[in-house]
Amino acid sequence: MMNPIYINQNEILKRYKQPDKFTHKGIQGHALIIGGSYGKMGAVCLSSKACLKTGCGLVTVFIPKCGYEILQIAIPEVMVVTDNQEKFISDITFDIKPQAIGIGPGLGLEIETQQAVYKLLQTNKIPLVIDADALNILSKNKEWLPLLQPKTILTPHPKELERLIGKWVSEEEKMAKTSTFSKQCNLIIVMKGAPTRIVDGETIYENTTGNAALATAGTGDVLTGMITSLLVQSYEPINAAILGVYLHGLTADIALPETGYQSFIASDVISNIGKAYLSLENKDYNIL
Ligand SMILES: NC(=O)C1=CN([C@@H]2O[C@H](COP(=O)(O)OP(=O)(O)OC[C@H]3O[C@@H](n4cnc5c(N)ncnc54)[C@H](O)[C@@H]3O)[C@@H](O)[C@H]2O)[C@@H](O)CC1
Ligand SMILES: Nc1ncnc2c1ncn2[C@@H]1O[C@H](COP(=O)(O)OP(=O)(O)O)[C@@H](O)[C@H]1O
Ligand SMILES: [Mg+2]
Repeated sequence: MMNPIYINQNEILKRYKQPDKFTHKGIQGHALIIGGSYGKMGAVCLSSKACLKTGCGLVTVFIPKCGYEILQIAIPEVMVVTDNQEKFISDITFDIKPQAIGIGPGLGLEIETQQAVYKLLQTNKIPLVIDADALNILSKNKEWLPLLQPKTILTPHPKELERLIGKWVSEEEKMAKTSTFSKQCNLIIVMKGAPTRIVDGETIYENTTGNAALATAGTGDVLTGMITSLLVQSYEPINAAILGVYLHGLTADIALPETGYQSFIASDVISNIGKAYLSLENKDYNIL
């Protein structure tokens, strides 16, 4: 394995951009989060809230009809567009102009949903984060991989990665296979785990924040929203992935003394994004 570049505060401060004093919600960007199915609307709630809390100006979600009231009540700041189907997504159409899309949390694997993803990939030209069931749909349809724009960000956990690239017998083989996959398809792979590694062809970045408190439902859905938010704020895909993963881990390091490992939940990631940002703004405020 090539020596990784460690993502620490130094590396982050090279990439982090403070918001302009005169910015407004139009400039901060508009994100679209696509996902949800009956019983998994929470994944979209978490992802879209995290997206807003990471600093973009506007967030719209595209969800099946059954999620309409859930989303509107859970997060009044988020706008909602619904599919024609009640329980799953069947046709992704919208008339907004987002600067980036995050797709997958809670999406499900219905055949009609798979076709809707195919149609989106055929036409989409804007930066994209692909997670969860959208990754699983790609794994079932690997011939669709060439449709992805260069530097599309994939955020698999180990099982999702295995579905995508096949099994490995060692850590070395896992890294080598992922690097080859990333290079061949020109994709950025966020290999979630402990630690999370980001693979961009032969370059490997290793995150230094985060802890086992993150081993709880929905923290990956939150990460998808955070990275999508950074993309709409004009970060290059690799920097959006790096900064997103770093801030995400930092929330758990900040919260740990109060929550302990066991009681930390995905919503705690969201409520600590502010403190994670503040630790970048003030170099003397060092929580670690
Ligand atoms: N509140 C909600 O609505 C939630 C919805 N979720 C959604 O549920 C759907 C299914 O996602 P899941 O990831 O649960 O299911 P998957 O079937 O994709 O993955 C679960 C499998 O992966 C393995 N795995 C996960 N992390 C691993 C690791 N670090 N090392 C080794 N093995 C690992 C597990 O042991 C399990 O076998 C997705 O659409 C997801 O977005 C989940 O994110 C949980 C919360
Ligand atoms: N032991 C751990 N140490 C550090 N980070 C972890 C640990 N376990 C899980 N995580 C992080 O939590 C997140 C889990 O994502 P994922 O498995 O997609 O969850 P979900 O699908 O429930 O949202 C990833 O960012 C992963 O890196
Ligand atoms: Mg996940």
